[in-house]
Amino acid sequence: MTVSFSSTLDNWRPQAQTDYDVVSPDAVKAFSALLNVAPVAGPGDTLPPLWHWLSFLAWPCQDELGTDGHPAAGPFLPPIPDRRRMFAGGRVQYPGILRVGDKVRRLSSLKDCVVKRGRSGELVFVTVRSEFRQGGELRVVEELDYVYRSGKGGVARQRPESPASSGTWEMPHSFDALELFMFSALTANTHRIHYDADYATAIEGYPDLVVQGPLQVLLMAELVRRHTTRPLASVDFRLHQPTFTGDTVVVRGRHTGPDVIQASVDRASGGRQASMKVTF
Ligand SMILES: CC(C)(COP(=O)(O)OP(=O)(O)OC[C@H]1O[C@@H](n2cnc3c(N)ncnc32)[C@H](O)[C@@H]1OP(=O)(O)O)[C@@H](O)C(=O)NCCC(=O)NCCSC(=O)C[C@](C)(O)C(=O)O
Repeated sequence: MTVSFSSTLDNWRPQAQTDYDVVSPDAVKAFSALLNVAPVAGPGDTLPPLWHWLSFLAWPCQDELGTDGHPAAGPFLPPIPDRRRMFAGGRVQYPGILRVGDKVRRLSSLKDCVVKRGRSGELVFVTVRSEFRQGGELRVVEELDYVYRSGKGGVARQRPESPASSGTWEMPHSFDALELFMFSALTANTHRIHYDADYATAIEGYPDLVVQGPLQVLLMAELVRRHTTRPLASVDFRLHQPTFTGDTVVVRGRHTGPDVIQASVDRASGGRQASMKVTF
């Protein structure tokens, strides 16, 4: 059945939302543990790029979760039937730095909602823009793209294998259910596609548990963090195709200009899963 989303979304105008949180040293410790490193920052230190995704966690009541484990309703969740959600990409700018231990104000609003036709059918791309301020100063501006489809059976086929270009820095990585569980716990992510294999395969039609998009993006950022201490100006990233438990990947990165690094997550057997451009 073909569903047309445009008419459903015509009158969808979610209100902007303001939230407050503190960049918690405990979250930094916990994500450092997932990365198998000693805590990379403590109170007063600069928070590594994108680690603010470990803050502003939402814990809706269990009764408020949909069958996919994700909140059934929320300010930026588009009202389409039998909604299936994925993280698709984003752009983050750093006019300043966030410090661990400090209070942060986040102002979020709907930037865009576009209906497109992809290889997997009709897709809705929702972009949420957020500004993060500490002590009244603008520190981070981000736009995150989420992609939604309706119902089962619309999963895009894996793109044909293509030899991935090599990187100056390479970090092999295998995803397993334990790591996905740790990351879901750290980000208060109750989305079943990351921990409930029966649901992920039988209901959403994936071959296995789906690796969280933010985790893949943070692994690219981690490779960059390990090779430069320069403050970032911007980070752009895109999730090209889903990665699943059991997939072995290589996280790659290299300078493509004096102030630019390109990074990627490539399946070891070939195929680009995610990519990132960092500028300084
Ligand atoms: C996004 C998918 C469905 C497109 O699927 P497709 O292959 O069918 O699309 P396409 O044919 O490649 O492109 C169609 C149109 O979409 C656009 N497009 C294509 N990709 C993007 C993108 N990233 N951002 C913005 N636009 C995009 C593309 O430019 C094109 O536009 P055009 O017609 O104007 O030329 C496909 O690429 C895909 O499956 N990517 C992987 C997604 C993924 O694995 N995400 C992580 C797991 S989900 C997750 O972590 C969730 C979490 C953490 O639990 C939680 O937030 O709830």
